[in-house]
Amino acid sequence: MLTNLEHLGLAVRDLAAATDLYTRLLGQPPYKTEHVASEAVDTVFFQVGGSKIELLAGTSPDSAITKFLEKKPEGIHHVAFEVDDIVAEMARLRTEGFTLLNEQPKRGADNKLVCFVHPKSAGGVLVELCQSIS
Ligand SMILES: CC[C@H](C(=O)O)C(=O)SCCNC(=O)CCNC(=O)[C@H](O)C(C)(C)COP(=O)(O)OP(=O)(O)OC[C@H]1O[C@@H](n2cnc3c(N)ncnc32)[C@H](O)[C@@H]1OP(=O)(O)O
Ligand SMILES: [Co+2]
Repeated sequence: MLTNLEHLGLAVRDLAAATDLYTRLLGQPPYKTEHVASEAVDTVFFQVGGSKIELLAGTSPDSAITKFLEKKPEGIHHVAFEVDDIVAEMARLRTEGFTLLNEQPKRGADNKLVCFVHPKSAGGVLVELCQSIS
């Protein structure tokens, strides 16, 4: 069961400039910055009601964000949904014919287990599932 729009992931080239822009736009500072080595990204999180904005900058040439920004402009990179049981949701999505980008959930940012659905199987949108690590 997908229970909430957990965050919108925005790919940015200059994390400091984007953090300043979103601090002014949202009228509040971020609640967290976090480096996710497994994804070679630096992230900055803002809480907006029940959802979040996640700013992402690549920290290496092989980062998914770096590669994304080689071909596409800054902006929306992915949409993330909160799930109660990520393993069950991954199995459900496989039976529904979606292409998952990882066999098992992996450690993401903001104390979550995550997986990704290939955008080519999700109407052109990169989808992330997130389950809180209690
Ligand atoms: C986990 C930490 C944090 C969190 O919240 O916890 C994150 O969110 S980390 C976010 C960064 N990590 C990822 O995105 C991991 C999953 N992504 C991938 O595995 C790749 O980026 C992938 C497979 C989506 C694309 O790989 P690659 O760029 O090497 O392939 P192509 O450039 O050939 O793209 C194939 C096809 O997909 C389209 N595409 C690529 N990225 C996106 C996107 N973000 N949204 C929509 N569409 C996307 C691309 O345009 C190609 O389409 P085509 O029609 O063939 O041109
Ligand atoms: Co994300």
